[in-house]
Amino acid sequence: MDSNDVSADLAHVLYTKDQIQDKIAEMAAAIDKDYEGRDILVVGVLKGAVMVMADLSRALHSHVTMDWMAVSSYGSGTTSSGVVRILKDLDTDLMGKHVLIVEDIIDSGLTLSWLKSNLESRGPASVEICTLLRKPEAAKVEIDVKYVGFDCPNEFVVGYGLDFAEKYRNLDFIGTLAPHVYN
Ligand SMILES: O=P(O)(O)OC[C@H]1O[C@H](OP(=O)(O)OP(=O)(O)O)[C@H](O)[C@@H]1O
Ligand code: HPA
Repeated sequence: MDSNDVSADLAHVLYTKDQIQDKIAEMAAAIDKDYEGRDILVVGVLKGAVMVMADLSRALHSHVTMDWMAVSSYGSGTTSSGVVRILKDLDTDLMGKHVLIVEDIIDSGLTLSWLKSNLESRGPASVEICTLLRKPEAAKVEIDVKYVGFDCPNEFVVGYGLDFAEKYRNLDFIGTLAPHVYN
């Protein structure tokens, strides 16, 4: 490992590349079964959901269209501000569509709670949520989430789309950061 190797910044690996890929395949199979005969509009929430979107959408056999939203609820730190702003809206009219919101993580739940109501107000046939990670101990609001990959510990996690100060998104696994990175 060279001195610039990103893995030196990680304390623990929580989910390996293989565990993530197996879970994505499992979630895709459940989604295909539930949406049989219906087209799905998958909505990825930038930027964290890019990896999940790329892998999940390729694992689906259903007819899928894809769109993206960018919202912001975190400042530069590691706690949600609770104030959600739309940075990039959808290009798609949701009227009559089956919408599946795809996320990397539900932490406090504030972002998804706001986003789900926002999309529901646009006249879709249905809105469901698929998230790779959820932190049950961090929940500040209750949200109905149909597809959850892993319930994870209440620690700040990075990798597979998840960042700390925009870094670590490119890791193909998910882990926690070593203390020297914060200090
Ligand atoms: O449940 P919550 O506490 O609201 O946190 C979850 C949100 O935080 C992350 O996004 P972030 O705002 O960090 O932006 P990013 O996807 O660009 O990293 C994540 O992708 C969710 O959208
Ligand atoms: O644990 C986390 N890691 C990275 N981004 C996040 N956004 C909410 N929670 C997290």
